[in-house]
Amino acid sequence: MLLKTLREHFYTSLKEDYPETEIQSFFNLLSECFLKMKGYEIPLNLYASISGKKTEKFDNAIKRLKKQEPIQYIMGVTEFYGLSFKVNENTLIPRPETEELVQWVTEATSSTDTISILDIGTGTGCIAISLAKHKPDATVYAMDVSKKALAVAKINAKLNEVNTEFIEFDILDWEHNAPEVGLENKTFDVIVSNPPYVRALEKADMSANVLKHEPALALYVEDDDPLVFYKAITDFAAKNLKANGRLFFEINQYLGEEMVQLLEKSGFGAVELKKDMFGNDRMVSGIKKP
Ligand SMILES: C[S@@+](CC[C@H](N)C(=O)[O-])C[C@H]1O[C@@H](n2cnc3c(N)ncnc32)[C@H](O)[C@@H]1O
Repeated sequence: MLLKTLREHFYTSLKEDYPETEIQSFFNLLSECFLKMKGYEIPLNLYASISGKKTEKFDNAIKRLKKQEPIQYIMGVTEFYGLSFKVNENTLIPRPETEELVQWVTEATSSTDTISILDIGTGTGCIAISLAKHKPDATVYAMDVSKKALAVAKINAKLNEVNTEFIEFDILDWEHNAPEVGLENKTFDVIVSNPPYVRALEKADMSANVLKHEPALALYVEDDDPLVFYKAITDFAAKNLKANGRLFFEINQYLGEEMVQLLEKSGFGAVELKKDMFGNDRMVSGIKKP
């Protein structure tokens, strides 16, 4: 099939499901992924012949897009902080807001090179691996309760050529689990986390592709205890951060003030709340008082 015909078939098949600009963006991304052809090369190669195997890949993508599956899962990769990450249905797709969290940690720790960093709820490993890449002298640890997410994170560490130590761990039961994985007396200079924080009441604002396809384990908390992960991580950090060590969180935009109070009452000083590029309260940090 000619590329021109394939493109027409792709646009026609999805025109009831997505706006044209989005279909164009999907086609460009998939062409780069399946045909190794950049967006600007498509109009120059409209009469190129595309093999049956490759057109099948586009047909399969059309079927998945019709089910509102995120394009990142269909391609199996995404970009985060200038690096490439494998993603699948067991991992949250890394978000641009989280890149801002990584940027904050990177800037705030630039003077100390040989620090130890722990990322809690690592998913694809995007935070831990980006920090390891930009701080080659740091020792980076990453934990998650999900075996399947950790398997993806380990592949991503290899792909990005960093040494990160991965730990299977349930942070909600940290006091009980810490001795088993050697974390009872281990201390860190930095703890960073983007834990689950979406309340059921916020699901109405979310798009179908997130609701239907991204892992519930990575996203949701109960309406009546939305800070459950933040409380557990703050308690863990109060014990396992070094004196003057720093805790960084990505947060639910509606719970900024509650987060500041939580850190202040848990023995953290210099508490700072930061907005993301969209102007929403999105990150908080505090320093453990000596
Ligand atoms: C919001 S996602 C963040 C993933 C990744 N760090 C990112 O920023 O894209 C939260 C992660 O926490 C993990 N998680 C959920 N419950 C957990 C628990 N009890 N202990 C440790 N990790 C948990 C999920 O598997 C998921 O990978």
